[in-house]
Amino acid sequence: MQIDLGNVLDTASVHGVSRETLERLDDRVAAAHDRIERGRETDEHGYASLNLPSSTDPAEIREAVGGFENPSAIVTVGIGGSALGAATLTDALDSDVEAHYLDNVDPEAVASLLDSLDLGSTVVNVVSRSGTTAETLANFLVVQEAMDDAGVDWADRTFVTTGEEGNLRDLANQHDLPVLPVPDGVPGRFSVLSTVGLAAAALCGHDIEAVLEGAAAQEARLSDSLFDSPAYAYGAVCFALAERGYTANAMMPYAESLETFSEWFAQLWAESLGKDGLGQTPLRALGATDQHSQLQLYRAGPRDKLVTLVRATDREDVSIPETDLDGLAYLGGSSLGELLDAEFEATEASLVAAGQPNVRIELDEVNEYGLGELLYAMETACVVYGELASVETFVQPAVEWGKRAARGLLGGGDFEEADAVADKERLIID
Ligand SMILES: O=P(O)(O)OC[C@H]1O[C@](O)(CO)[C@@H](O)[C@@H]1O
Repeated sequence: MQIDLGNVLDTASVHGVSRETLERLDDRVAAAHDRIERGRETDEHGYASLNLPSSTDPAEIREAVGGFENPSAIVTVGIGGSALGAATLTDALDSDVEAHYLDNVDPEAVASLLDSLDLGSTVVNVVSRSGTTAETLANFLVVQEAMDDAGVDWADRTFVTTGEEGNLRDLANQHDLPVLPVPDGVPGRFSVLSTVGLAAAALCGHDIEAVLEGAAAQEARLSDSLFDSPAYAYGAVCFALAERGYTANAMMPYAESLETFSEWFAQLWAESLGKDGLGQTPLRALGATDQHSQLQLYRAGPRDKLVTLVRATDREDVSIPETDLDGLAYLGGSSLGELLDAEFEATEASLVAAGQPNVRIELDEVNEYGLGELLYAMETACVVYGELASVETFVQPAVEWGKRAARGLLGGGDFEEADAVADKERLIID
């Protein structure tokens, strides 16, 4: 995997993040690296996430899922970091096993999925670190009833991934369900390289050991200088740009297989860095498609965003047949991959020409190893950004108000937040 910052330096006259800026930041990165390494050694909350390439035991995961023979599908019931990491992997890789995610409580989507499945050959993985997340538990109860109605022994087809406490742990104990432990000190958005993110991939037959090897390769690049650590360099550039008003980061992979990765990145970046009035808003885009929808804004809109362009250099290709159609001769005989690469490079250049900073991240291939590299690098970039910004990277207190309000509105307790919602004046324009 490579991270190329050339297009940031080429536009430094506009935004001010030059090589000298990064050289001045490097001492702070060295201090951050020292804090990170000390936090990893003590398995301090959050920093332990960066130990997962060695602390995760693939054999434990394979043992937990090994009892489910020849599933047609796996349904992961979880939300946020309890679903997005696993989905990033299974959506990026081919498998004969369908991987589905119930990570929302949209009744039409849930009903449609359950109607489409052969529940007798489906495995269910209920994932929740806290074991108390309303959406996850509600969806589980719906899945459980659907299996009952289909005459399927739900307990025979379900395993649980959860912490030591909570409703889910109680359920697993009560019904003697296989349980995968969630690693201590690892927030959901940093848990893809653990039982949380790897179980579905293992059930789909993917090489989870290779995911961890790719992550370990990026772990080995961590050093006390951003000029030696691609992930630290990316995090430092994002931080320096955000300090200068570039408070958005458009994650734009030129690969459909990485579309879910952008969703995973959005939670990682938003929930880790959006604190104390600071942060950098993750935008999700897909190349080349969003050249025809968002690029106008990225190129000619406010000077407030970095565009992060990601591609794989090795991938399958599809040739474009020769044609005698007027004006299309330039396409005939080339390939979709060549066209995608041309679009990628043209987008980069068009952003530079407009003075808009962009970073190029290149994977060798979107496979298990490459995904491990990319995921670990982004996690590390996020951690170093949080250190430079002096925010509490590994907590997310701002999400609790809404949870209490929702629970109160459902009668789950007397919460003043629920009253605030009920008392809210509406302005309805009919
Ligand atoms: O794994 P849990 O405890 O169900 O939490 C799911 C998600 O909800 C959050 O706690 C935010 O509400 C995320 O940080 C987490 O990934």
